[in-house]
Amino acid sequence: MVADNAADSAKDQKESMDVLASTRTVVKNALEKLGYPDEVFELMKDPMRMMTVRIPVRMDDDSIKIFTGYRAQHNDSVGPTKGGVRFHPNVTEKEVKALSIWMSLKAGIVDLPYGGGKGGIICDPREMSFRELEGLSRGYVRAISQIVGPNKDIPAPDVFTNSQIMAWMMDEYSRIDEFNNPGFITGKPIVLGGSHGRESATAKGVTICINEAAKKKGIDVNGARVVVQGFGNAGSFLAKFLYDAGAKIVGISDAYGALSDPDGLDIDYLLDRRDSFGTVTKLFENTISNKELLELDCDILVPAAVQNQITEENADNIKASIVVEAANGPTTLEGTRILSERGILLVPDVLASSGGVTVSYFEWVQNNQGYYWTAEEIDKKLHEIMIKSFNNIYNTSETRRVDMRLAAYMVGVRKMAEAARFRGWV
Ligand SMILES: NC(=O)C1=CN([C@@H]2O[C@H](COP(=O)(O)OP(=O)(O)OC[C@H]3O[C@@H](n4cnc5c(N)ncnc54)[C@H](O)[C@@H]3O)[C@@H](O)[C@H]2O)C=CC1
Ligand SMILES: O=C(O)CCC(=O)C(=O)O
Repeated sequence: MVADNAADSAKDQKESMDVLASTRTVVKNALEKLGYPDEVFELMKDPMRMMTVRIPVRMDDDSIKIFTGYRAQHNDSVGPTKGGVRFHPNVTEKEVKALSIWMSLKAGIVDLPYGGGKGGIICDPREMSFRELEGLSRGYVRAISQIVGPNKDIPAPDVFTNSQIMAWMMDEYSRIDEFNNPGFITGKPIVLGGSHGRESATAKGVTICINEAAKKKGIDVNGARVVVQGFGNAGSFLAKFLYDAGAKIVGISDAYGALSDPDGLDIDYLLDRRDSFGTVTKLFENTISNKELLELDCDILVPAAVQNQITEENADNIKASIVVEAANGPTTLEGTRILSERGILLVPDVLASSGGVTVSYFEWVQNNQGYYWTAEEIDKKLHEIMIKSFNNIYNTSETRRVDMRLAAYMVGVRKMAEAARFRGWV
């Protein structure tokens, strides 16, 4: 079962698992490498704005339940802030802050005119009805409406949120604003101004990074053994793309356990059986744990679920020669160090998972211009951006002799730091 929020907070206290502290450490290192003074770090170590909201929702049994939500806006020196909203029982304030910093870095890496934002609500949508989820989504938008908007801060999907939730949120914002405002949020259904390719964009971006990383390591993706942790939006599309490319998916997982087969799993069958929260393992008896999954024999490992999965405790046991982070924050700093020392090519989250926000940007541009592109046009634009970004960071890592995570942070912070300087903030 998923740990409760108190247990997760206790885990967060442990220095190495504190995603905000470790993000700050790498941001500081990146700024120092680039020669920026301390005040730039002081500006970037926290979101410029953090809002905590209490959201009352009438539940199906007629009781009123009060939920806690957050919206963090890291830095708007480059443009409006942007990033997803997570519905999960383990959401914490620190996590949302770190996630907003990662969004700023992603925008810098793929060169979008945004800063980073992120939201979260402490709830378990798997235990809520459709109607309760609608009430929660609308209540959240009412609570944060003053600080968000198409030119201020633009939400999107993340863990356990989807296009239906984006549609309710867009509708609620449009009612408050008194006109139809599709550019308020991305990841919407196509009929409401969503973009072709957004649903699979994160996985598409990860796939492109895997192909590039595999070339560097001399691995052929066709026939490669791949393990994917998480079978939701990012993980399931990714497993399908790689399966169709001839890879052998030897392990997949969800929050309840993992499935493995050294001869390769039937991904089409599993996709057919998964539910809307990316749960599939409950249907099987011969499951293994997520911990065992990460240590399976494979060529490519893709954590595509939650943070703090590869740590000092298991990094030595990882068998893959390439680790590509589809999830946000799946590897701790100690885990990163151990993988790097072992010569494992680690493609960091802020690069690997940036395909999602890239196509969200395309969605926002299409909403703003009222003219829509084809799936082929979106795909081509995404490919160009991801390949250029991968090579930029790989080359930075080689020339500056730093690991891929530090290289990505160096590329990610630079534009934001320059914009803040020109504005006269630092
Ligand atoms: N959806 C998007 O566009 C983007 C998602 N990401 C990141 O990718 C990761 C996955 O997100 P989505 O696929 O969108 O979420 P999702 O809600 O569609 O799926 C989450 C998957 O992770 C599994 N999971 C949840 N808790 C787990 C745990 N403790 N251990 C193992 N598995 C667990 C769920 O069972 C499900 O299979 C997250 O870290 C998210 O922040 C990053 C960029 C964009
Ligand atoms: O699509 C977006 O705007 C944000 C996606 C996101 O939340 C992420 O990359 O972590």
